[in-house]
Amino acid sequence: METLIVGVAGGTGSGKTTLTQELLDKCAGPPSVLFHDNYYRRRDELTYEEREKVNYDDLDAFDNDLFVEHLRALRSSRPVESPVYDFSIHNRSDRTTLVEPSPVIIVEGILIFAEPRICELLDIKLFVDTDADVRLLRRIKRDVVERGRTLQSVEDQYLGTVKPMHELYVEPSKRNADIIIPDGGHNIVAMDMVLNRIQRDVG
Ligand SMILES: Nc1ncnc2c1ncn2[C@@H]1O[C@H](COP(=O)(O)OP(=O)(O)O)[C@@H](O)[C@H]1O
Ligand SMILES: O=c1ccn([C@@H]2O[C@H](COP(=O)(O)O)[C@@H](O)[C@H]2O)c(=O)[nH]1
Repeated sequence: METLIVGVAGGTGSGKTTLTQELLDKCAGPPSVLFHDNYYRRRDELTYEEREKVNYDDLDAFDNDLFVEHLRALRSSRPVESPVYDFSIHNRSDRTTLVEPSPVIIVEGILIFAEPRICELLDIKLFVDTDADVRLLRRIKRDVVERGRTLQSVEDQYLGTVKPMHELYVEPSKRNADIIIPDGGHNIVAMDMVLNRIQRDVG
């Protein structure tokens, strides 16, 4: 089976998941999706308080060996049992989810263009570009409402690790992108271009 692997990167709160969902809704298929977030390392040996202090915006925070193994398996038309991450406890859950192979594979995550082993497997690289102030406002709302965080913990994490790692890894990785998309999944012109390209290659 011919496969096309589409990478969707961008800072936290930039609109990656929204763009990925748009692609899922609009591509025939449907595509397979691998979320890099689900491959955060398991940290059973740490307490919640210790896990709160981990730098989750560093490349080492992920089990990239497993991620690359799963991406290669999907590319070779083999299904994978993807881990499922639980952000409310800062740890991997005991659940897995079956991801079936498909001609179009979407890969999403903040650091996928910063990890050469992942980057080289991607056929189309999309970077969702959104101003830092907008992303921060979205992050505060999401982390408090959906991820069970306090305002203080969001502020500490953002200033302590999220912002510096964004500047060190995420922003420079934009140079590896094929297309930089302002307004993410709401950018109709960019979406049409990407969908046409997918249609041409695997349609
Ligand atoms: N282009 C956009 N315009 C306005 N709001 C958006 C846009 N893209 C995403 N959002 C909203 O911003 C929040 C974060 O988007 P999300 O796609 O989850 O970001 P990410 O996956 O990059 O963290 C969500 O509430 C989403 O509805
Ligand atoms: O245990 C964890 C693991 C990750 N995070 C944060 O999540 C974001 C990435 O998710 P987005 O959906 O792209 O925002 C990353 O910036 C980590 O800081 C976490 O808080 N806890």
